[in-house]
Amino acid sequence: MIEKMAFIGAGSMAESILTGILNSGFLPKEKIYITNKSDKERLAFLENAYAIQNNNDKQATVEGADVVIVAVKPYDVEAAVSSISDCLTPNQLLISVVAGVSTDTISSFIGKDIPVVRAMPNTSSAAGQSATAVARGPHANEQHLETALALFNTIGTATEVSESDMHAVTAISGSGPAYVYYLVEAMEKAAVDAGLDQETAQDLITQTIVGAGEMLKTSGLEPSKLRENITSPGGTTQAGVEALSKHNFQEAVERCVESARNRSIELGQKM
Ligand SMILES: NC(=O)C1=CN([C@@H]2O[C@H](COP(=O)(O)OP(=O)(O)OC[C@H]3O[C@@H](n4cnc5c(N)ncnc54)[C@H](OP(=O)(O)O)[C@@H]3O)[C@@H](O)[C@H]2O)C=CC1
Ligand SMILES: O=C(O)[C@@H]1CCC=N1
Repeated sequence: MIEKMAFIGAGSMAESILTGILNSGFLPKEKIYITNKSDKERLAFLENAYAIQNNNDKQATVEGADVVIVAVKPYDVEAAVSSISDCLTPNQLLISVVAGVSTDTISSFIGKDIPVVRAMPNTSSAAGQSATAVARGPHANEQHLETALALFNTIGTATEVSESDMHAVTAISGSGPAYVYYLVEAMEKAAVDAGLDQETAQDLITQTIVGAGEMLKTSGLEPSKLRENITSPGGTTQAGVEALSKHNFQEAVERCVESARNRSIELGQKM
């Protein structure tokens, strides 16, 4: 039972997670505390928008929290974790959503035996649709893992992975929504170039993505089969997919994931 949850970092990811948590009813607003480095306007905005508790004092934010979620950029994580380490106690669970940075590194910044779990959610948390991967780190037992899985399961799906897979996970599902949005931007531009008005294009494309996602989830069919079902020989889809193939679609996606994964590794090595 979580009586208090503290967020260290108040940016996009923290807001997405807390929105999902509040909407799901997993925790009420009175139990959620948040702080950041210096942006008081941002804290005031979050307090206004979600009626959660904000505090410029990081230690007060963390004290008594059952779960502390660290959601700062990789280059800020040492300073952020060091600034709260004094008041962390072994009955608290620290969950890091920081890209690239290992639980061993986080643990070394804490400097004492505090349970650490690493998670890689995505911003679809805000809509209760994150695909989150979770890995157990130092001093975290089965119960800590269960707590993290329960938390992220309320804002989407949550799956345990080995920590060595976290770079790949980050490249696929952490960054993944951005690739989809980039595809949508490209489709919107192509639709407008083809004569559709922006609003009609947006509506059609959004529902097309939602519908395809739903089919992937519920039809029990492989994506290749779902694609085949749309592709009439000599028809429009075949012409479109052949153009994608001619322009190295598969290679572009492979380079995309490889670059994101390599960047995750680099971020972790800069510590
Ligand atoms: N955005 C995403 O889609 C995802 C992000 N992540 C990971 O989540 C983390 C946060 O990303 P995101 O939310 O996008 O980043 P943002 O830049 O939006 O937010 C970062 C937050 O960290 C705060 N911060 C910086 N230094 C400290 C400190 N010393 N003490 C307390 N707070 C501090 C900032 O405060 P201030 O503004 O005052 O400087 C800010 O509120 C990153 O590590 C990222 O890899 C993981 C999955 C998906
Ligand atoms: O771009 C980033 O580094 C973070 C990690 C996953 C999504 N956003």
